[in-house]
Amino acid sequence: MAAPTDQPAIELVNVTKRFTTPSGGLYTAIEDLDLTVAPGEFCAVVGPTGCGKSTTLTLVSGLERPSRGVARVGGHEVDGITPGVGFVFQTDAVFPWKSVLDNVAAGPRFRGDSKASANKNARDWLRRVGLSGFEDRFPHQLSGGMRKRVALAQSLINQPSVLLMDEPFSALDVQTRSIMSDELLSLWELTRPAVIFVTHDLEEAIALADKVVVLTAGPGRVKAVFDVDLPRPRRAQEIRFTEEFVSIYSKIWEALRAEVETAYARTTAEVAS
Ligand SMILES: Nc1ncnc2c1ncn2[C@@H]1O[C@H](COP(=O)(O)OP(=O)(O)OP(=O)(O)O)[C@@H](O)[C@H]1O
Repeated sequence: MAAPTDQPAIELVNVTKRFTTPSGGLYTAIEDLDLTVAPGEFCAVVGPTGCGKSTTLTLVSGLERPSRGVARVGGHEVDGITPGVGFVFQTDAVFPWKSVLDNVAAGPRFRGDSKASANKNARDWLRRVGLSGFEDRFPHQLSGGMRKRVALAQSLINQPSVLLMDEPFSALDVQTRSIMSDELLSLWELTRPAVIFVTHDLEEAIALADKVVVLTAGPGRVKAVFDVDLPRPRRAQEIRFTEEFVSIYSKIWEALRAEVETAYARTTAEVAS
Protein backbone atom coordinates (compact mmCIF):
# COMPACT_ATOMS: atom_id res chain seq x y z
CA MET A 1 0.00 0.00 0.00
CA ALA A 2 1.66 3.25 -1.08
CA ALA A 3 1.24 5.99 1.49
CA PRO A 4 -0.06 9.24 0.00
CA THR A 5 2.77 11.76 0.24
CA ASP A 6 0.80 14.32 2.26
CA GLN A 7 -0.06 11.72 4.92
CA PRO A 8 2.26 10.38 7.57
CA ALA A 9 3.18 6.77 6.81
CA ILE A 10 2.63 5.91 10.48
CA GLU A 11 0.69 7.83 13.07
CA LEU A 12 -0.08 6.99 16.69
CA VAL A 13 -2.33 9.58 18.29
CA ASN A 14 -2.78 9.68 22.05
CA VAL A 15 -2.45 5.91 22.23
CA THR A 16 -2.79 3.96 25.46
CA LYS A 17 -2.42 0.18 25.63
CA ARG A 18 -3.46 -1.83 28.66
CA PHE A 19 -3.03 -5.57 29.10
CA THR A 20 -4.90 -7.88 31.43
CA THR A 21 -2.43 -9.50 33.81
CA PRO A 22 -2.59 -13.19 34.79
CA SER A 23 -4.08 -12.13 38.17
CA GLY A 24 -6.90 -10.28 36.38
CA GLY A 25 -5.55 -6.75 36.93
CA LEU A 26 -4.80 -4.18 34.23
CA TYR A 27 -1.25 -3.23 33.29
CA THR A 28 -0.65 -0.03 31.32
CA ALA A 29 2.19 -0.68 28.88
CA ILE A 30 2.01 2.64 27.01
CA GLU A 31 0.07 5.78 27.79
CA ASP A 32 -0.90 8.83 25.70
CA LEU A 33 1.79 8.09 23.18
CA ASP A 34 2.05 10.26 20.06
CA LEU A 35 4.35 9.25 17.24
CA THR A 36 4.47 10.25 13.58
CA VAL A 37 6.73 8.80 10.91
CA ALA A 38 6.75 10.37 7.43
CA PRO A 39 6.90 8.28 4.23
CA GLY A 40 10.51 7.22 3.69
CA GLU A 41 11.59 8.36 7.15
CA PHE A 42 13.82 6.20 9.36
CA CYS A 43 12.73 6.49 12.98
CA ALA A 44 14.56 4.75 15.82
CA VAL A 45 12.84 4.17 19.16
CA VAL A 46 14.89 3.78 22.33
CA GLY A 47 13.86 3.44 25.96
CA PRO A 48 14.52 1.32 29.01
CA THR A 49 13.57 -2.32 29.11
CA GLY A 50 9.83 -2.92 29.46
CA CYS A 51 8.83 0.64 28.46
CA GLY A 52 6.56 -0.51 25.64
CA LYS A 53 8.73 -0.40 22.51
CA SER A 54 7.60 -3.77 21.15
CA THR A 55 4.01 -3.01 22.14
CA THR A 56 4.20 0.14 20.02
CA LEU A 57 5.16 -1.99 17.00
CA THR A 58 2.30 -4.44 17.60
CA LEU A 59 -0.15 -1.52 17.42
CA VAL A 60 1.24 -0.38 14.07
CA SER A 61 1.23 -3.94 12.69
CA GLY A 62 -2.33 -4.57 13.84
CA LEU A 63 -1.36 -7.53 16.04
CA GLU A 64 -2.84 -5.55 18.96
CA ARG A 65 -5.45 -2.78 19.12
CA PRO A 66 -5.03 0.35 21.25
CA SER A 67 -7.11 0.54 24.44
CA ARG A 68 -7.50 4.24 23.69
CA GLY A 69 -6.38 6.53 20.88
CA VAL A 70 -5.79 5.64 17.26
CA ALA A 71 -3.07 4.00 15.16
CA ARG A 72 -2.98 4.80 11.43
CA VAL A 73 -0.85 3.48 8.58
CA GLY A 74 -0.92 5.43 5.32
CA GLY A 75 -3.82 7.51 6.68
CA HIS A 76 -5.99 4.44 7.37
CA GLU A 77 -6.91 3.37 10.87
CA VAL A 78 -5.22 0.08 11.72
CA ASP A 79 -7.91 -2.56 11.99
CA GLY A 80 -6.39 -6.03 11.91
CA ILE A 81 -3.18 -7.06 10.16
CA THR A 82 -1.99 -4.09 8.12
CA PRO A 83 -1.17 -4.63 4.44
CA GLY A 84 2.07 -3.08 3.21
CA VAL A 85 3.81 -3.58 6.55
CA GLY A 86 6.96 -5.72 6.79
CA PHE A 87 8.72 -6.98 9.92
CA VAL A 88 12.19 -8.02 10.93
CA PHE A 89 12.58 -9.34 14.47
CA GLN A 90 15.40 -10.38 16.77
CA THR A 91 14.66 -14.03 16.09
CA ASP A 92 14.61 -14.80 12.38
CA ALA A 93 11.13 -15.52 11.11
CA VAL A 94 12.43 -17.81 8.37
CA PHE A 95 10.90 -21.18 7.50
CA PRO A 96 13.52 -23.75 8.62
CA TRP A 97 12.23 -26.40 6.18
CA LYS A 98 12.47 -24.16 3.13
CA SER A 99 15.58 -23.32 1.12
CA VAL A 100 16.91 -19.77 1.13
CA LEU A 101 15.37 -19.19 -2.31
CA ASP A 102 11.96 -20.52 -1.25
CA ASN A 103 12.07 -18.43 1.94
CA VAL A 104 12.61 -15.23 -0.01
CA ALA A 105 10.11 -16.20 -2.74
CA ALA A 106 7.44 -17.00 -0.13
CA GLY A 107 5.83 -13.52 -0.02
CA PRO A 108 5.35 -13.17 -3.80
CA ARG A 109 4.15 -16.80 -3.96
CA PHE A 110 1.53 -16.14 -1.24
CA ARG A 111 0.35 -13.15 -3.26
CA GLY A 112 -0.18 -15.38 -6.28
CA ASP A 113 2.96 -14.77 -8.38
CA SER A 114 4.02 -17.70 -10.57
CA LYS A 115 6.88 -19.82 -9.28
CA ALA A 116 9.16 -18.62 -12.11
CA SER A 117 8.45 -14.94 -11.47
CA ALA A 118 8.72 -15.27 -7.65
CA ASN A 119 12.03 -17.15 -7.99
CA LYS A 120 13.45 -14.56 -10.37
CA ASN A 121 12.47 -11.77 -7.99
CA ALA A 122 13.91 -13.74 -5.04
CA ARG A 123 17.22 -14.27 -6.87
CA ASP A 124 17.42 -10.51 -7.48
CA TRP A 125 16.90 -9.80 -3.78
CA LEU A 126 19.39 -12.47 -2.75
CA ARG A 127 21.94 -10.79 -4.98
CA ARG A 128 21.19 -7.42 -3.35
CA VAL A 129 21.77 -8.87 0.12
CA GLY A 130 24.97 -10.62 -1.01
CA LEU A 131 23.66 -14.18 -0.91
CA SER A 132 23.94 -15.22 -4.57
CA GLY A 133 25.15 -18.81 -4.60
CA PHE A 134 23.35 -19.68 -1.34
CA GLU A 135 19.89 -20.20 -2.89
CA ASP A 136 19.80 -23.94 -2.16
CA ARG A 137 21.00 -23.76 1.45
CA PHE A 138 18.66 -24.17 4.40
CA PRO A 139 18.58 -21.54 7.16
CA HIS A 140 20.44 -23.77 9.67
CA GLN A 141 23.36 -23.96 7.21
CA LEU A 142 23.89 -20.19 7.35
CA SER A 143 25.63 -17.89 9.85
CA GLY A 144 23.53 -15.55 12.01
CA GLY A 145 24.39 -12.58 9.77
CA MET A 146 23.45 -14.51 6.62
CA ARG A 147 20.14 -15.58 8.15
CA LYS A 148 19.50 -11.93 8.96
CA ARG A 149 20.13 -11.04 5.31
CA VAL A 150 17.61 -13.71 4.28
CA ALA A 151 15.09 -12.18 6.70
CA LEU A 152 15.73 -8.71 5.21
CA ALA A 153 15.34 -9.97 1.64
CA GLN A 154 12.22 -11.90 2.65
CA SER A 155 10.68 -8.72 3.97
CA LEU A 156 11.92 -6.20 1.38
CA ILE A 157 10.88 -8.33 -1.61
CA ASN A 158 7.31 -7.39 -0.69
CA GLN A 159 8.21 -3.69 -1.11
CA PRO A 160 6.59 -2.68 2.18
CA SER A 161 5.71 0.99 2.62
CA VAL A 162 6.37 0.48 6.33
CA LEU A 163 9.08 -1.67 7.87
CA LEU A 164 8.98 -2.52 11.58
CA MET A 165 12.23 -3.74 13.08
CA ASP A 166 12.40 -5.01 16.66
CA GLU A 167 16.02 -5.27 17.81
CA PRO A 168 16.80 -7.08 14.57
CA PHE A 169 20.58 -7.27 15.08
CA SER A 170 20.81 -7.79 18.82
CA ALA A 171 21.59 -11.52 18.57
CA LEU A 172 24.57 -10.89 16.27
CA ASP A 173 28.20 -10.39 17.31
CA VAL A 174 29.43 -6.79 17.44
CA GLN A 175 31.28 -6.83 14.10
CA THR A 176 28.48 -8.50 12.14
CA ARG A 177 26.03 -6.15 13.74
CA SER A 178 27.89 -3.12 12.57
CA ILE A 179 28.23 -4.53 9.03
CA MET A 180 24.50 -5.26 9.00
CA SER A 181 23.75 -1.62 9.89
CA ASP A 182 25.53 -0.51 6.73
CA GLU A 183 23.82 -3.19 4.67
CA LEU A 184 20.45 -2.19 6.05
CA LEU A 185 21.06 1.45 5.08
CA SER A 186 21.95 0.54 1.48
CA LEU A 187 18.91 -1.73 1.19
CA TRP A 188 16.63 0.86 2.73
CA GLU A 189 17.82 3.42 0.14
CA LEU A 190 16.58 1.08 -2.62
CA THR A 191 12.90 1.12 -1.66
CA ARG A 192 12.76 3.74 1.13
CA PRO A 193 10.03 2.35 3.37
CA ALA A 194 9.12 4.31 6.50
CA VAL A 195 10.93 2.48 9.31
CA ILE A 196 10.43 2.12 13.04
CA PHE A 197 13.59 0.53 14.38
CA VAL A 198 13.49 -0.51 18.04
CA THR A 199 16.86 -0.90 19.72
CA HIS A 200 18.61 -0.77 23.09
CA ASP A 201 21.72 0.48 21.37
CA LEU A 202 21.77 4.27 21.17
CA GLU A 203 24.80 4.31 18.84
CA GLU A 204 22.99 2.03 16.42
CA ALA A 205 19.87 4.23 16.64
CA ILE A 206 21.77 7.43 15.78
CA ALA A 207 23.87 5.83 13.05
CA LEU A 208 20.75 4.62 11.24
CA ALA A 209 17.96 7.06 11.88
CA ASP A 210 16.58 10.41 10.74
CA LYS A 211 15.10 10.85 14.19
CA VAL A 212 15.43 9.13 17.55
CA VAL A 213 12.40 8.90 19.83
CA VAL A 214 13.14 8.43 23.54
CA LEU A 215 10.40 6.72 25.54
CA THR A 216 9.94 7.10 29.29
CA ALA A 217 10.21 4.22 31.75
CA GLY A 218 6.88 2.36 31.57
CA PRO A 219 4.16 3.20 30.93
CA GLY A 220 5.89 4.39 27.77
CA ARG A 221 5.29 7.96 26.64
CA VAL A 222 7.35 10.02 24.26
CA LYS A 223 9.89 11.87 26.39
CA ALA A 224 11.72 13.60 23.54
CA VAL A 225 12.31 13.41 19.80
CA PHE A 226 15.78 14.20 18.43
CA ASP A 227 16.43 14.92 14.75
CA VAL A 228 19.62 13.29 13.50
CA ASP A 229 20.98 15.70 10.95
CA LEU A 230 23.93 13.60 9.80
CA PRO A 231 24.44 13.49 6.02
CA ARG A 232 23.27 10.56 3.89
CA PRO A 233 24.28 8.25 2.38
CA ARG A 234 25.94 7.23 5.64
CA ARG A 235 28.45 4.62 6.59
CA ALA A 236 27.10 3.55 9.95
CA GLN A 237 30.45 2.04 10.89
CA GLU A 238 32.37 5.30 10.38
CA ILE A 239 29.92 8.01 11.26
CA ARG A 240 30.12 7.18 14.96
CA PHE A 241 33.60 8.68 15.16
CA THR A 242 32.55 12.14 13.96
CA GLU A 243 32.18 15.13 16.28
CA GLU A 244 28.54 15.66 15.26
CA PHE A 245 27.76 12.08 16.21
CA VAL A 246 29.35 12.38 19.64
CA SER A 247 27.51 15.63 20.27
CA ILE A 248 24.06 14.25 19.41
CA TYR A 249 24.85 11.05 21.34
CA SER A 250 25.52 12.95 24.54
CA LYS A 251 22.30 14.99 24.15
CA ILE A 252 20.11 11.91 23.64
CA TRP A 253 21.90 9.90 26.33
CA GLU A 254 21.15 12.68 28.81
CA ALA A 255 17.41 12.18 28.13
CA LEU A 256 17.63 8.39 28.05
CA ARG A 257 19.83 7.96 31.11
CA ALA A 258 17.20 9.30 33.53
CA GLU A 259 14.64 6.79 32.19
CA VAL A 260 17.06 3.88 32.31
CA GLU A 261 17.89 4.78 35.92
CA THR A 262 14.20 5.00 36.84
CA ALA A 263 13.49 1.59 35.30
CA TYR A 264 16.55 0.09 37.00
CA ALA A 265 15.60 1.55 40.39
CA ARG A 266 12.15 -0.02 40.05
CA THR A 267 13.50 -3.49 39.32
CA THR A 268 16.00 -3.34 42.15
CA ALA A 269 13.25 -2.11 44.53
CA GLU A 270 11.10 -5.08 43.43
CA VAL A 271 13.97 -7.49 44.12
CA ALA A 272 14.60 -5.93 47.55
CA SER A 273 10.93 -6.07 48.66
N1 LIG B 1 0.40 -9.55 26.09
C1 LIG B 1 0.78 -8.96 27.22
N2 LIG B 1 0.13 -9.17 28.39
C2 LIG B 1 0.51 -8.56 29.53
N3 LIG B 1 1.54 -7.69 29.63
C3 LIG B 1 2.23 -7.44 28.50
C4 LIG B 1 1.91 -8.06 27.25
N4 LIG B 1 2.79 -7.59 26.31
C5 LIG B 1 3.63 -6.75 26.95
N5 LIG B 1 3.29 -6.66 28.25
C6 LIG B 1 3.95 -5.83 29.27
O1 LIG B 1 3.99 -4.49 28.77
C7 LIG B 1 5.23 -3.89 29.11
C8 LIG B 1 5.90 -3.40 27.84
O2 LIG B 1 6.36 -4.53 27.11
P1 LIG B 1 7.20 -4.39 25.76
O3 LIG B 1 7.59 -5.77 25.35
O4 LIG B 1 6.44 -3.57 24.82
O5 LIG B 1 8.46 -3.57 26.28
P2 LIG B 1 9.85 -3.29 25.56
O6 LIG B 1 10.14 -1.85 25.79
O7 LIG B 1 9.80 -3.77 24.17
O8 LIG B 1 10.82 -4.20 26.44
P3 LIG B 1 12.30 -4.73 26.11
O9 LIG B 1 13.15 -3.53 25.90
O10 LIG B 1 12.69 -5.45 27.37
O11 LIG B 1 12.19 -5.63 24.92
C9 LIG B 1 6.06 -4.94 29.86
O12 LIG B 1 5.95 -4.71 31.24
C10 LIG B 1 5.41 -6.24 29.47
O13 LIG B 1 5.52 -7.19 30.51
